Amino acid sequence: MNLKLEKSTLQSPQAVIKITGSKSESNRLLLLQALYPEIKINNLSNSDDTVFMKKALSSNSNAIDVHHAGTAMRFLTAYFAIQKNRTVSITGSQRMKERPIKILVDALNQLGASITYLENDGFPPMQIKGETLKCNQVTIDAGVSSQYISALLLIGSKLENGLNLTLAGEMTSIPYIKMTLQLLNQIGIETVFENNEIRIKPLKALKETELTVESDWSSASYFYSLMAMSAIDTEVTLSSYKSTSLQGDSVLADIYKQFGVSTSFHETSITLKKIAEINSSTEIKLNLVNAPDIAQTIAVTCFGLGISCHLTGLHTLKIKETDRLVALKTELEKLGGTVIITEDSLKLDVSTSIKKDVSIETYNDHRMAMAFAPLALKTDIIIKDAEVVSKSYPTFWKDLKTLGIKHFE
Ligand SMILES: O=C(O)C1=C[C@@H](OP(=O)(O)O)[C@@H](O)[C@H](O)C1
Ligand SMILES: C=C(OP(=O)(O)O)C(=O)O
Repeated sequence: MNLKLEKSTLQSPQAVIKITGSKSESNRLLLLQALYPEIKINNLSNSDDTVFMKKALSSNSNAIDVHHAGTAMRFLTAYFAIQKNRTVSITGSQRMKERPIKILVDALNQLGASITYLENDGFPPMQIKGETLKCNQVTIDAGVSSQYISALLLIGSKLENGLNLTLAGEMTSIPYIKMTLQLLNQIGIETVFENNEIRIKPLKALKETELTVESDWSSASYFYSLMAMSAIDTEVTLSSYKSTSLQGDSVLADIYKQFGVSTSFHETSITLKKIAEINSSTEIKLNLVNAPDIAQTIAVTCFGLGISCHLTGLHTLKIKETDRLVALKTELEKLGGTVIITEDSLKLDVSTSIKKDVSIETYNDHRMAMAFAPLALKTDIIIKDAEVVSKSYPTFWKDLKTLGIKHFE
């Protein structure tokens, strides 16, 4: 489905936009719930990634398919590694078969797991024969994806002697590791994170525990972008959010101050409001090593506002749903932007106009579709394969309509 978005002006809606639960928190809690059935979860994400995670955990099949869901692939690899008396094969979409997993598989096998590759070494699909992991100490490269580390941490308390993890090299996406540790703590698992060492204490069972997933901050980023490109006093309220988030992408509230967008925190919601115009000579400089998922949003916001930006810390973007650096450069340049990318950075020049009626390719990447959508405040634009948004935010297009963005197929 290709969607044509008509140049629109945002209306400040009376209704609160309710955004689905964080897919990162949801997929961690689902895995923990499979290990500790005493856990009850509220406000679970309705994203495809969470649906596939849930389906995989409740299935008795020996063939698991997680489609595009990176967290599901990584977390389930660790989960099935400790399911004794069960052997499964795990696969995903064509792109998932290109997303590396060797660092995690090596670490698990060193702990005593039995995981082999079914096609290409270092990549899904794999066959996983469940084992009792006898070792409890392993060193892992922390610079490629924090999901490998979270996967190990999530099963750590179920190993006989817990888990001692040494993180080697420069760490990436640290807030996601901290999110995992905080969720473990919330259900009563003891953890220590000191320098580059993480220790997880073993725990057999828990007391009944109920947890509520906060709504997804990465999804909120598209509303920040919309506000940044709107007239002064435009506002929108999103729920359910809190000021003390486990999600690193809540840094949006700080980052978007530079774009003249304020955030007020209420009991369970946030109001974003455009309060100041941005100076056209501003250059936005950000290192996003701790918040890679909002890089596309920020690059497109800058393009829409006609300001330059230099975003660094982006090396993980190349192994996500698509090579996001190449995708951003290609699509922004179709619209008239000038972009230079390296292996880990993106530089956007000031641009004075935006081309009309350009078709944006989304490359099976939900964030390409959602990041470019706010440009409908500036011009008519077509988003190809717009249904990709369901990976993290199935009601995205409906919610945009509520704000007055007109679109049709
Ligand atoms: O643990 C998580 O929930 C995630 C970690 C990040 O991945 P990397 O650690 O691979 O950067 C992020 O990009 C992804 O969307 C979700
Ligand atoms: C990178 C992402 O997801 P994953 O790695 O879990 O597929 C994302 O949602 O932006």
